[in-house]
Amino acid sequence: AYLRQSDTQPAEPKPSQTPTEEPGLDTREQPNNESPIQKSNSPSPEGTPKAAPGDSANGVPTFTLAAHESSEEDEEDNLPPPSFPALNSAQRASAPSPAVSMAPPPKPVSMAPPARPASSLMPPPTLKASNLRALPTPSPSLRVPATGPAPNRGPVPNRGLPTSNGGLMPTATVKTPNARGKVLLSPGHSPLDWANLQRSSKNLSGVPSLLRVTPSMLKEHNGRKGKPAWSSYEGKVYNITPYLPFHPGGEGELRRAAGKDGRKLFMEVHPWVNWDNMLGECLVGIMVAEEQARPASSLEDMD
Ligand code: HEM
Repeated sequence: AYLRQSDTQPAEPKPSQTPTEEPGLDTREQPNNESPIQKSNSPSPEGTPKAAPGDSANGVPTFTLAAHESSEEDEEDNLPPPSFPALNSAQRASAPSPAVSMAPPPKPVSMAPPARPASSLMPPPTLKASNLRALPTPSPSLRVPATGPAPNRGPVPNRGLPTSNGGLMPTATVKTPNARGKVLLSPGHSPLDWANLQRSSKNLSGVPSLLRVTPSMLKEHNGRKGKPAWSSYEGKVYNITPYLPFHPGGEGELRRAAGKDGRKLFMEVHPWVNWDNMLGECLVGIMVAEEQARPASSLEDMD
């Protein structure tokens, strides 16, 4: 067999994958036809047409690439034909033909597993018992005393005043409205309310027309002592006074930018917010140098 193997190797590589219709192959494969699965799983060594029909006993392994593959095939060839059901089973004995006998076997076999779940239900109770035993240990206060008077059902001494939820949850959560520092806006001051206000024709800028705003003017409008709060963002000056109660971060935070350039503070907190969209109707004017200050009318004349 090895001699022939070496002889046929050069001709093997790719042609061996396809020639299933070779006449020599069919005759040689007859012994294995009982199990098509085995055939498909084998490395298809039977590709070369050189095998002679008479070589069926030794011929199959001779066309494999390696010796270990041929030995595997030898094993497969030596295996008894797959018998399902078993050769001595009642199904095979009673079945008139192999085709019919193939169907019933799974059922008798599949009837066995249902018995297992019944027996496999036994372990869970033991697991449950262990779980139940473990629970009381982390919370000793829940343990019912084995002796002595009946336990008092009143408030637990170390928990302070009784709460509406029975003291099971901490009550300090009300301190922080949310994790990101947003505040609870008063009714009528939601983002949607602000959007509606911006769409209205109200003058939110507080000035009759756009201004040239000098740094000193900006500093003066800091929101204190009844003065409006202005803030500049990249050269544009907005009157943030009407937006103060609408600001999701709170009035106090927004006031930090009053009377100055608020861009840095703004970008530190929420760079994703478009301030021009939010405050477009609050536009007061543009920043100019001190010496460039002009009357309000002159700015509009330029446009
Ligand atoms: C005038 C310009 C500003 C506008 C239009 C504005 C607008 C907004 C908006 C729309 C939100 C909600 C953001 C969200 O839900 O994702 C917000 C949240 C917030 N803003 Fe402002 N804001 C301005 C200026 C500022 C300034 C100057 C500060 C701080 C100095 C500030 C601090 C905050 C904080 C702490 C929050 C809550 C936390 C957060 O949403 O990330 N905002 N602001």
